[in-house]
Amino acid sequence: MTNPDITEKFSELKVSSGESPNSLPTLDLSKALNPSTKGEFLDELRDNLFNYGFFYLSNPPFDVQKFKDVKNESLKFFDIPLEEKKKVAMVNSKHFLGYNGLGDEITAANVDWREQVEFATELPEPVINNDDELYKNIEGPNLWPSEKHLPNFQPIVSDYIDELSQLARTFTHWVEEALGVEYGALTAFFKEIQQAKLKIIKYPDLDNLKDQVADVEKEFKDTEYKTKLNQGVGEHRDNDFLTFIYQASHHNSLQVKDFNGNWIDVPPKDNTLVFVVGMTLEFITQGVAVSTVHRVLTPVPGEGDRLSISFFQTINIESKKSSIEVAEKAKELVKQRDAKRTKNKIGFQFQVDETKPVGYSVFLNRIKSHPKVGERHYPKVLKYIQEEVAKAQDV
Ligand SMILES: O=C(O)CCC(=O)C(=O)O
Ligand SMILES: [Fe+2]
Repeated sequence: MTNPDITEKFSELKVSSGESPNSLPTLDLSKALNPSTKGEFLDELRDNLFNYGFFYLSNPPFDVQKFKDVKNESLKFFDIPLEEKKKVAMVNSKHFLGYNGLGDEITAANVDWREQVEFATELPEPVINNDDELYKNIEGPNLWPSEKHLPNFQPIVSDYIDELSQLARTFTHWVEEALGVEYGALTAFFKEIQQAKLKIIKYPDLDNLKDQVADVEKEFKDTEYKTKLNQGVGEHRDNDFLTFIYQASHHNSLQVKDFNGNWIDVPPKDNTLVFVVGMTLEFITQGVAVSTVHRVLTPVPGEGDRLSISFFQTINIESKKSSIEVAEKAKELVKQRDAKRTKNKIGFQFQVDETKPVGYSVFLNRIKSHPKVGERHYPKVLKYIQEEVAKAQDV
């Protein structure tokens, strides 16, 4: 059931002209916690979910010391000896968790020039009964770096994941209110303990990359993948439900594409998260919340390495593709908006298949991004993926 007043609210909403704003809007989360400003907050939220799907959130409802702590631990992680990082290498994890060095990840058929380590809500090893259930491996236990080198890392990173998971749930309720759907219509896609992932990413600047480029380029020389040095991460939409990016260094490297196909800079702001609508949220809301293409450029020489700490909220992987009921007026506006949008050609991504649990397409996309993990743990699935990607490139 949608709320009847919402038709009026959607009627007040302006469909963006598609022209790029000079900077992305900032929503002040403290306004959502104050009854006298909550209505205004919800109007801004509705507008920005619909017109951008990518904006800043200031004044998060937790101690901002948590940003400093997770940043310090992240910097320390990249400084531990390489052999320690290799002990938690993602190729050792069939759950796509752990460390990836330069050249281990591919986006839009190009190598991403970044180093990263991924953690998730701590979950037990899944029970897999047959090959159709292999996708359940996108959840599972973490590979933590040694306590000897990083005694505070696990508690601080786990605490940050918990804090942002709480924020994701609260924020999702605000999204429900902004769209005028029943309380719990969206959080119904979360399990009681719902997996979230944290990706700690270092983008070396072009100077620092120099010594490492030759080896990576050699590795990809005879493959279908390209190695453009300015690609920190190639253009993509986020697969999951929502993303909160904490840009933990001074670099102006993150960019988002507006509806006309122009890039808008998203420079870091202190104690402020960047919120991103994922493709899952876009699908569930029938396109009312829009998922937007973005990328990261390699920092220019002398700028130093960029640090980003990105939180991704996932949904129940066993649920089937389904969407919530939204106001008719909202659906009308989606059509108007999408007619104006430049169709973005980004690299092939697997879409949700109605006949399969939602985790299945996430699993395929994970292997596509991490072919080395695929080779080690899922060679048959990797072969299938490569055939599908080749077919998609032919059309
Ligand atoms: O590095 C960032 O700030 C964003 C990274 C990103 O878009 C992603 O990993 O999906
Ligand atoms: Fe992203």
